[in-house]
Amino acid sequence: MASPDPVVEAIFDAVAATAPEIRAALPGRRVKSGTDNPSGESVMAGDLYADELLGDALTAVDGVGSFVSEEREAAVDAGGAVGSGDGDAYAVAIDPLDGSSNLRSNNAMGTVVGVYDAPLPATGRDLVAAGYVLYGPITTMVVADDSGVREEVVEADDGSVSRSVVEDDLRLPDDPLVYGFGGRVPDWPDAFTAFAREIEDELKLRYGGAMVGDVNQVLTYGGIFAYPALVDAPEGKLRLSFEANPIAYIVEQAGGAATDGDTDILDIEPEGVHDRVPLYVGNGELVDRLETALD
Ligand SMILES: O=P(O)(O)OC[C@H]1O[C@](O)(COP(=O)(O)O)[C@@H](O)[C@@H]1O
Ligand SMILES: [Mg+2]
Ligand SMILES: [Mg+2]
Repeated sequence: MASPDPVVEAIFDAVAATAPEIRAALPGRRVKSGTDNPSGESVMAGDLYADELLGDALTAVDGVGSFVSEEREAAVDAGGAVGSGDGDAYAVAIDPLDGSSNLRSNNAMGTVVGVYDAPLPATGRDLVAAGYVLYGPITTMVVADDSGVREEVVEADDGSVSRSVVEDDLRLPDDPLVYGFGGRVPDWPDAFTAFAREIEDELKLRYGGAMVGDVNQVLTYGGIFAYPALVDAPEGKLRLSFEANPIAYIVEQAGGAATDGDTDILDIEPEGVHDRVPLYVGNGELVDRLETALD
C-alpha cells in the first residue's frame, strides 16, 4: 500500500486537533449569530466559532493553497497554487458544523472536509481525500483516501489530541438495515415518495437531521440516506462542494454509491462553490433502484 500523503495527513490532524475545542465551545454557542451564510441560511454561533477555528488551523497547514467554507462567500488564499497542473497545493472545502440546527436540541453534529487537487469549484473526481468528524457520544473521525476508509476515535488528553484507528477498512455491510430521508414528505416529488414507500417496508427509519450522523448510520449498518430534490427546490438542500462530494467520495470508497438521481455525484460539474445538489447515497443496489424509480 502506498504511504499516506503527508499533506492529507496534516489536514486530517488539523481537523482532529480542532474537534475537542469545537466540542468544548458548543454549550455557550447554541444561539443564532444574527447573520446568514451565502446559502441564505441562519448561522448559529457554533457555526461561526467552528468556521474560524478550522479556517485558522487549515490555512496554516503547509500544502493547503486555498480554503473554502460553507460559511464564507469567497475562498481564502492560503498561499500556493492549487492543482497538479499549476502547482502542488490542495484546496480544502469544509462544512464547519454540519447539522447545526441540532445544537438547540443537543443531537449529533459533525464537521465535513474535502481535499481537492484542483481550484474550486471542482468536481468530486478532483478529491484526493475526504473525511468527517462526528460529535456523538464519542468523537469519531471517518477518513477516506485512495487506499480506503478508516474510522478513528479522537481524544484529548493533557492538551494533546490523539487519533486512534478503530476500523482500518470500513466497508458498507452487504445487507442494508436503515434509511433516512430529509425534507417534508409533502414537498417530495411523487416518484421519490413512491420509492420511499417501498423502502419503508424493507428498512428501519433512522433520521437525526445531521447528514454526517445519518450517513454514519448508513456506513455502519448499510442502507440509504437522501436529501432529495424537492418540488419547490429541485436542487435539494445540501451543498455539492462541502457536503455531497466529500460524503459521496467516502461512501464510494467504502463500496457504496452516490447519485443526484441521474449522475454519479462525483461527476457533477459545479458552476459555483455554493451550488446545491440532491443527494442519494448508500448501498449500490438501493441507489440503482432509486435511479430507476426517478427515471
Ligand atoms: O432540517 P432538515 O431540513 O431535515 O435538514 C437537515 C439537513 O440539513 C443539514 O443540517 C444542512 O447542513 P448544515 O447544518 O451544515 O447547514 C444537514 O446536515 C441535514 O442533512
Ligand atoms: Mg451541512
Ligand atoms: Mg454547516
